[in-house]
This record gives sequence, structure tokens and C-alpha cells, in this order.
Amino acid sequence: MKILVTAATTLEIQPFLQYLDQHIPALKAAHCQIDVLIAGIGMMHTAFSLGRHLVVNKPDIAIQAGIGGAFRHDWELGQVVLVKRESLADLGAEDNDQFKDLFDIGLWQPSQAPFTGTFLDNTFAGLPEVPPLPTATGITVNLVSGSEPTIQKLVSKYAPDVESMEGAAFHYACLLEEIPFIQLRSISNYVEIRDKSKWKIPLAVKTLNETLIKTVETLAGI
Ligand SMILES: O=C(O)c1cccc(C(=O)CC[C@H]2O[C@@H](n3cnc4c(=O)[nH]cnc43)[C@H](O)[C@@H]2O)c1
Repeated sequence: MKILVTAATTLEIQPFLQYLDQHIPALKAAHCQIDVLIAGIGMMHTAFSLGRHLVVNKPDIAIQAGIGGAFRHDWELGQVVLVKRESLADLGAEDNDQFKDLFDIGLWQPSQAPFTGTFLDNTFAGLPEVPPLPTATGITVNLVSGSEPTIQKLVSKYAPDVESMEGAAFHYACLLEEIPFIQLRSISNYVEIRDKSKWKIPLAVKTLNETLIKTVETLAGI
């Protein structure tokens, strides 16, 4: 089994990289090869890095592991979720105080490949959900949401659970290349007016990596 693990930054998967250093023999014995791709922050970096990688390396499964913001306050910081659905939530046009995405203004058509309607859904059946995780609807943005009017508009338009800067690009590339995929997001902060003192990045990285290691071990059968 060939697994691609991708993240925006090294920081997010540092504990996993240490785990890999120590467990290469066990993974090799289980005929499991792991490629790691640090793709960079944001959709542009993710799409380019992944596209370039996937031209020459076809994994059996790709995992994106990252931190993200939560709209849902009933999820605790450090909770890891499985993102099943993505939207690009700031690509479009402003019409006075309204945001219209590319479907709204007719530049994209619903269900054009690889969209399901207007969503980038994880349509691969039979993926392992180990350990069992809450599933989430994600939005991906270039501009991290940090004002009440923006948050209200996003909630009423997309009903998102979580926000990242890379998820949609990952879904897009994997869907087009027909590679089964898993997006793991660990909640580092709530989506609210920016207050970095409330963020729990070390906790989110810890729980993200615990889940990532368990997922890889399950896939490898070790
Ligand atoms: O300093 C800031 O204002 C700031 C805002 C968002 C993210 C950061 C980072 O240092 C991490 C970038 C990384 O984290 C993901 N992320 C985490 N929380 C959010 C969020 O609330 N909305 C969108 N993205 C988020 C993102 O995917 C980046 O890869 C600093």
C-alpha cells in the first residue's frame, strides 16, 4: 500500500515525521510505503504541489492532515474531524454587501467535474474511518474569517462546521485524479474575531498526529 500524507506546514505533522523515522522497518515489513508532501499554505500552493506530485506518484490513498478553525462551539479545541464536503467560500464576486460564488454568477456549472452539485464531496466509498471521528462540512478560504458579518454570511450560505485554507484544493486534486482520500482537521481555534491568545495549536497538533498515526497504522494493518 502506498499512502501520501500531505500537510500545509511541517509544524502540523512534526510528531508524525518523528514516528515515521522510528517505524520505517515495521511499515516496510507491512509493505507500506509512505510519501510525505509539505505543500505550503493556501489553495494555490496545495494545488500546484499536489498536482506536480500526483503526475509521477499515484498513491493508493491520500491523507491531508491539518489544523483548522471551527464554526461549531460544541466541538472542543483539539477535536479531530473528518471533512467530507468542501466549498470554495471566497472565490467569486462581491455584489454590494452580498458575496456570490462562481456557481451563483454562472461561471461554473453545478456538477461540472469533479463537483457534486456545488460541492467537492468525498465520494469514495469504503474508506476506513478509524478511529471513528465526527464528520464535518468544510469551507476553504484565502482570507481567514474574522468579522461577524463575514461569519454570518458564510454560515447562512454554506452551513460550515470548519474552515481551512487548503481543504478544497486537496479534494479537487484527489477527485480529478481518482485517488481515494481522507481529510483530517484538528480544531485549533474557533472562527471568530481574531484573538490568537485563545488558539490551541500545540493541542490541535498533538491530537491531529495521534489520529494520523492510528489511521496510517490501520491502513498498513499494523
Ligand atoms: O495569525 C493569524 O491570524 C492566522 C490565521 C489563520 C491561520 C494561522 C496559522 O498560523 C495557521 C495556518 C494554517 O492553519 C489553518 N487554519 C487554522 N485555523 C484556521 C481558521 O480559522 N481559518 C482558516 N484556516 C485556518 C489553515 O489551513 C492554514 O494552513 C494564523
